Parts: sequence; structure tokens; C-alpha cells
Amino acid sequence: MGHFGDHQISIYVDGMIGGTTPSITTDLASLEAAAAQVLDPAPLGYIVPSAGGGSTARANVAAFERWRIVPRMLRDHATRELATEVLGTPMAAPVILGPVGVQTLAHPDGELASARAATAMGLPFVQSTQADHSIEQVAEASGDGARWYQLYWPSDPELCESFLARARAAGYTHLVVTLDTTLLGWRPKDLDRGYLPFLANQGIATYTSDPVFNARLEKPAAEDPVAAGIAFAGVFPNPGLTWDQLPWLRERWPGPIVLKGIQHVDDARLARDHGVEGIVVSNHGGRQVDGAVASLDVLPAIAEAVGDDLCVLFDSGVRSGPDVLKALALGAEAVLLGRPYLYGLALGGQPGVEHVLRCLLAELDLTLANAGYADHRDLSPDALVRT
Ligand SMILES: Cc1cc2nc3c(=O)[nH]c(=O)nc-3n(C[C@H](O)[C@H](O)[C@H](O)COP(=O)(O)O)c2cc1C
Ligand SMILES: O=C(O)C(=O)c1ccccc1
Repeated sequence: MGHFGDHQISIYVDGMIGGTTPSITTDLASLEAAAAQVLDPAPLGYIVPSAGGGSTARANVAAFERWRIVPRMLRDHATRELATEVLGTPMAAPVILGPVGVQTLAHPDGELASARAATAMGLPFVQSTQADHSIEQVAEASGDGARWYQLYWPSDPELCESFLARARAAGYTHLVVTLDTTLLGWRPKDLDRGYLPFLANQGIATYTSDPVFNARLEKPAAEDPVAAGIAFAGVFPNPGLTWDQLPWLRERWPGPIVLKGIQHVDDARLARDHGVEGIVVSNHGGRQVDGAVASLDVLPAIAEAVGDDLCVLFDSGVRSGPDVLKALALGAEAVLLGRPYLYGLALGGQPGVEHVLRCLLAELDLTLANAGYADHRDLSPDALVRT
């Protein structure tokens, strides 16, 4: 006992002896189609599509297809280990629930359900600045689980200081700073509907629960949600950010800092030279620059350049256990999940997220084992060929 892969046997036993089958598909690549059956068109149109015509999102998936696993035989994988530690945070597997905003679009429990599922599975949850529940509420929901906070660095420094102070006070230890969304990308599916949840007071709970933000409003957000949305739209864009502002952030955050959205090897080197602890190689799931390079295609060169000095994490396009294996083999210490867990949330709240995570970890465990790896730390690019 003790392997995540045992989940497979329990599903078969439930089917053959108990007569029950999983209520959500175990084929994680088809979660999107299942979620599309339960979500209303506007939230679905916000969550699933990417920037422009979607070419970056397609490239993310195609990049995973090009790398193929080359299984090794007779290497004893009876005892296996998925558990790991990333920047001092212990986790049951090298998988993190990435920062995803406005989670009540998927389910009324939103981030609370995802944070609880993460803690139940022993994985970290990254609380987005763009959330529907406050920093403090999600900290509480995380219980004794890891607390990582994702910052959208607002153009108002006093507001930024307030977010950081609140996150520290609520027990968050790691700061993920998202750099690729200083301005929202061009998203035709939302534009065609004229749909932006923030202007309806959704996804801005971090702001409307903040004393600095509220002091700037004429009326409380509950009384005038439109004005709150407009005030958010005034402080969110921050296109003037530069590398020289990182020391300012460092002074206000004592723990590890991870820069999310790195795609160029020179930016990875700049991150290292500016003394942060980690990066997320990510193109935001293709939601920002349409036509951008697939995130997986830049991972090997970045890992090669800075992997010895920095913690290199990865996201964008991870849909299955084999995808996790491929990203780890190409140099990531762990991956972040985006849409897949949100689809689980849409399909079943907290248990739906747990289902997705359990299936992903089981598939990862079995794929590693059948490919001849008892420990994911033994993976290297040699585990793969590029076709
Ligand atoms: C609906 C949605 C909302 C997101 N919100 C945020 C956010 O608030 N902060 C952030 O850093 N990234 C956000 N992301 C990007 C994810 O953290 C992650 O980079 C991306 O989803 C990974 O790609 P994948 O969905 O293909 O796995 C969001 C993604 C989606 C799909
Ligand atoms: O939807 C997103 O991907 C996202 O991260 C975001 C964040 C703030 C405003 C708009 C979108």
C-alpha cells in the first residue's frame, strides 16, 4: 500500500464488486469537454479559451505531444516515492495548484474548495490576488497545508504593501509574482460578450477586503460594486514594472520569491541575478500572448541555464501524469496545474478537485513506474526523445 497508483485498483474494485463507477471521468484530457456541459457560456468562455485565436494554447499541448517517453525495463520500482520538497515546502508529489482567479465562476465554494482539496491531498495551493475569497479566508481554509500567495503587483505601492503585509500576517510563506499580466491579454471570447467578471465585483475580494483599497472608494464596494470594479481596473495595470523594482519587493517579503511567467532564457538569468529563489516557466496557459512559444519548448534551455542556481517550476498545458513526467524530465522541479483542477471544481466542488488530483497523481505514479523510474528525481532528458 501507499502508492498513489493504488487508486486505480480501488476504482476497479468499486466497479466490479461495488457496482459503482467514478462520477467524473478519469480521462483528464477530456475534463474540459465535461466541464463545458455544466458551466454557463460566459464563465466557460472566460475559463477555457486563451488569448487571440488560441495558437499558444494549442502550441502548449502540441509541445507535450512531440516529446515521447522511452520506458526502461527491469529496474525495480516496487518501492516508489512521489513526495518531495520545493523551496522548503514539503508536498506529496511535485504538483502545485497554481494561482487561478475568480474560482466562483466554476463553483460557489471557489478557492475555499480548491484550498481544502489541496491540503487534503498534501499539495500546496497558490492563492491568487484575483480571488473571490480573501487572503485570510483562504488561509483558514488551507488549515495546516502550505500557504503560497500569488501577487499581481498593483500600480499603487501602498496597496501592494498592504497585500504583502496581509499575506504575511495570514501565514503565507512563499510569494509568486506574476509578471506576464501587467495588462490583460486580447481575449476575443470575453470581448465578444463584453464580459469581464471584475467589473461585476467578482474576483476582486483581495481588493474589497483591503483597508487601503477601501479608503480610496467613496462608498463601500457592497453599495457600489461598479465603482469598486472600476477602482480595481485603475490599480491592476502595471506596465511600468521593471527589474529594478524587485529589491523593493524583497524588502517587504522575507520568504522565498518566485517569478511566474518566465519564457526567455535571458529573463531566467536576470531572475537569478536579482536574487529570487525560483521561477515558473509559464505562458499563462496561452492567455496572454497569442503566438507565443510553447512553454515546454523553452523549459530545457532555461533549466540548463539556471537550474543549478534557482528552483525552476513549470506550467501551461499540463493535462496528465505523462505530461508531469515530461516537464520533470526536461528540468522542472515541480509543475503547477491550471485549468484541470478548475474543471474538477466545476464538476464537483472540493471532491471534484480531489478526484482530478488523485487521478493525476495515480497516473503519474503508474507512468513513472512503468517507464522504469522509482523516483521522479532520477528523471533527466534521457527519459525522452523528441519526435
Ligand atoms: C481562469 C484562469 C484564471 C487564471 N488566473 C490567474 C491568476 O489570477 N494569477 C496567475 O498568476 N495566473 C492565473 N492563471 C494562469 C494559471 O496560473 C496558469 O499559468 C495556467 O492556467 C497554466 O496553464 P493551463 O491552464 O494550460 O494548465 C489563470 C488561468 C486560468 C485558466
Ligand atoms: O484570467 C487570467 O488569466 C488572469 O490571470 C487575470 C488576472 C487579472 C485580471 C484579468 C485576468
